[in-house]
Amino acid sequence: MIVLDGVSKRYPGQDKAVVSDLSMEIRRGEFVVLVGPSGCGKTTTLRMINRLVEPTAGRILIDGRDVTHVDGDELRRGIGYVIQQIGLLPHLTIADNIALVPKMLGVAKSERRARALELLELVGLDPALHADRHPRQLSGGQQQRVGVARALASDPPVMLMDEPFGAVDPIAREKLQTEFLRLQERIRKTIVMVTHDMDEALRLGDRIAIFDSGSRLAQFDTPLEILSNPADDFVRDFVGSGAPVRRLSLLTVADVLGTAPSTAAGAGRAIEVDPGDSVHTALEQVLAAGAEGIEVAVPEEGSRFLDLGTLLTAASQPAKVLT
Ligand SMILES: Nc1ncnc2c1ncn2[C@@H]1O[C@H](COP(=O)(O)OP(=O)(O)OP(=O)(O)O)[C@@H](O)[C@H]1O
Repeated sequence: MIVLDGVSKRYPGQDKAVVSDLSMEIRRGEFVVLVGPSGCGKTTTLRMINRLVEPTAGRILIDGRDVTHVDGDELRRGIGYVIQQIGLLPHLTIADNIALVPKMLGVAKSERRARALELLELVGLDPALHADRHPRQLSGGQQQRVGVARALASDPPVMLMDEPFGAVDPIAREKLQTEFLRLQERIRKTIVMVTHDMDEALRLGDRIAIFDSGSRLAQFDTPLEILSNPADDFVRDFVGSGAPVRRLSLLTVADVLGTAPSTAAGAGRAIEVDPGDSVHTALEQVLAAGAEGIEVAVPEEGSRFLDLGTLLTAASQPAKVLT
């Protein structure tokens, strides 16, 4: 859906390119997260996709169309863009803020209004309460949701997001992330997002692009693969400690069942879990109940029992991870 083909950016007056010969392909409906140390060129890369920053070399294709030299304003009307500072216009109502791009595109007033109300509903804000308020009357988290609604207003196939949840407190942030994941399940946009937060990247991304300085693409892979098989020492250091524990949230019980030998049920209690539950969730339940292990119903095989030790051993074997 999005192809960056040997893209570079050198800002005027700088002797080194900020982004240098970067190539990557992002599939339709995929949620890709860009992470990396400060100044490595994540935002520059994101902004080259909608040409808020003009590449100095290379090509960018969206849905097969070379957009490197098309009219930038027209291109941006077809790409949703969400930024940390939100940028809602203070003198417009929430509904009018959301309807800004449809208005530019010449959509009739009643239709714009209906679309704005529908989008408010979609991002979890009651239209009856919020449509006719002004931005200052909303909390930071609510404004962020309006930012997402506005980016969705013209139903663009591609959304670019730069630290979209960066300005809200950690609790509101987690809630927004969960809501956004649910929303993405329904709307299946192609999304590219920049974040500083590795946990956010692991939670949201179908794939994560880890940039080193100068936009060297150190690894571009699924969260599970990055945690299980980091490409080099830079990735290992960047992901930091805790990778084995973080993997437990990404591995499902079904993933480990294939490699774990069944153990005999002992005298202690087993907690029944679903094959689709994460290992983390399963462990939490076992520990909370002081149980001995898990019991999983496997179609055509009956029930399998894994004791705690077997479950942990199976979950810590990166080579055998099935994705
Ligand atoms: N308009 C500009 N003119 C000159 N240099 C710029 C401009 N915008 C960004 N840079 C420089 O390019 C480099 C990469 O910036 P960019 O914002 O893409 O990095 P980033 O990875 O998003 O960083 P951060 O995580 O700190 O936001 C930085 O050294 C920055 O100072």
